[in-house]
Amino acid sequence: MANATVISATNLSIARGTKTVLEGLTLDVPDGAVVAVVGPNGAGKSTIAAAIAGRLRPRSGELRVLDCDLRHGDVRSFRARVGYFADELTTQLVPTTSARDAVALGPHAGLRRAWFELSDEELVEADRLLARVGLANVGDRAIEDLSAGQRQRVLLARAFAGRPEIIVLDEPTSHLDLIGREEALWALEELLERSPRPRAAFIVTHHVEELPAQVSHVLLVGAGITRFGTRAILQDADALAAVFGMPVTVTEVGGRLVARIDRYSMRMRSVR
Ligand SMILES: Nc1ncnc2c1ncn2[C@@H]1O[C@H](COP(=O)(O)OP(=O)(O)OP(=O)(O)O)[C@@H](O)[C@H]1O
Repeated sequence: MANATVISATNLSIARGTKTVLEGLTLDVPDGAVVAVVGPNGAGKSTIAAAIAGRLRPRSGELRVLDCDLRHGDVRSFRARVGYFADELTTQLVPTTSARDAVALGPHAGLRRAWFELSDEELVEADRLLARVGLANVGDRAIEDLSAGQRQRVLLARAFAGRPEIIVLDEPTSHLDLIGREEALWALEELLERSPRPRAAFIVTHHVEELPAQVSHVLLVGAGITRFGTRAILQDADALAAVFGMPVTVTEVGGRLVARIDRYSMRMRSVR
């Protein structure tokens, strides 16, 4: 259904241990949206991503994703409907897991091959996804034998295994060199177009340069503020300054976003 709400948060508060990381988050993400989560270090971007992926239960407020109540409901079956990428998966997966199995275990939210029956179709799809992220020949290799950049691409492929309805990627290109980042970004843009397309995607990043072309919406997080809007919010100088604590300019160059901070503003902040 066009413009149906896929992710809905109302006055959401999320804590890590005893610390409240986010308060008062309200947003409605429409069907088909690709949302970039942008903000400074420690703002709570990963915390929001984990909550939307059903990995972290909110403390108060409401969080509904698809037809699931993620605050009160049973999230185990929900997790199979979400493709999740977070760096911590590289250490949680058993190191001897093959790249192919790591991808195929994605829809099971699995970390250990021995605990799951994987079908031939799942393994074939895993190989196809690995090829899509430029890793056609690493299916048999243990993830402990891969470079950090290769592992990151394996996890990107894993997030799309099983054609999940929701995609949540927490800094999917942070370990990649310039060429690796472009390859991964290219693969990500193609994966987002696969049919059926995900109902919504959430992509956390430190760098707007690492965002795919499909980004339609932006969630700005920082300095205790959350602002959700269409991509045009990146042109809102006041909104960016409030979140980053200094003037940030975002421009588009050849369809790609580029962020810049005025050096003078940085210097003034450091002498205050
Ligand atoms: N497991 C945890 N236990 C306690 N506090 C945590 C935990 N994980 C994160 N935090 C704290 O929660 C806050 C938000 O962290 P989070 O990782 O969500 O921010 P972020 O915006 O993703 O940061 P970064 O850009 O540095 O990755 C930080 O102050 C962090 O120290």
